[in-house]
Amino acid sequence: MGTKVVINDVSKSFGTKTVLRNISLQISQSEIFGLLGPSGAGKTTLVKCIAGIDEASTGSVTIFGGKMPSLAVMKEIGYMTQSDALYEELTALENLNFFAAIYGLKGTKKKERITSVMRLVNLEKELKQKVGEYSGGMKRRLSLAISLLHEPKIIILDEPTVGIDPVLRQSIWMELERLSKAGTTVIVTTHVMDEAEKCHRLGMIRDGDLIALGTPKELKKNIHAENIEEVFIHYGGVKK
Ligand SMILES: Nc1ncnc2c1ncn2[C@@H]1O[C@H](COP(=O)(O)OP(=O)(O)OP(=O)(O)O)[C@@H](O)[C@H]1O
Repeated sequence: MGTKVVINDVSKSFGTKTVLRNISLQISQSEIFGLLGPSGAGKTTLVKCIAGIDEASTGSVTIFGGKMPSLAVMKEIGYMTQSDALYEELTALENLNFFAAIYGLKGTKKKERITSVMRLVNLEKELKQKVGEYSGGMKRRLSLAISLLHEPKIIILDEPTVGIDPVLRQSIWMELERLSKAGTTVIVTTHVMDEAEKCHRLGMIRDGDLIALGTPKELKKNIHAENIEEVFIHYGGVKK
């Protein structure tokens, strides 16, 4: 499979503070790639640079051969942020219609997609409810539905399952696996260890450095760990 996302020597600073340091990695088509690391490590900053929401200070992110940020490429990306970007005074359906219009979805196709993504996140019955009346978890689920609406080739999910119950979390992961098998690239940040285990490959980030990269199996083997939690603690807590 071809490489879709090429991150080449990316550094990012805010003023004098460097939050990403010389990150290089490539993510292939169909891969489920997980970014793992302690709070404040730089995961969100990196996914923002990949999604084209933010720009690297030095280095580059190239997707389908186009240097990010590129508007053409951004249409092929579904990005779910940590903080929900929803219109609270509108209903879920009105929110979905708004985003459908941005992506040029119309008519039957639009209806089908809305039904499909809302079924996935188990919100079909709450379609006409105002988002302001949704719970935190429901808003997360709606955000996820919106990020999948236009069947993007790359899905970037920043802690997608925070506040989502285990049953639904499992069905969301089954959907991510299905999408990956169908050719979609999935990039996900997570703090949840069983989710990390489900990723095909993981990048561990600490203090802005990419300190380990490999399959969950490889990472465990490298440090003779039984599980990913041990790997996380090893790389998250011990300065090399
Ligand atoms: N706009 C900004 N201006 C200044 N500093 C920022 C900005 N955005 C992020 N940072 C800093 O960059 C560092 C990395 O933040 P980031 O949100 O990428 O971490 P994270 O790994 O996603 O954390 P978490 O797991 O808590 O979401 C933090 O120290 C944060 O304070």
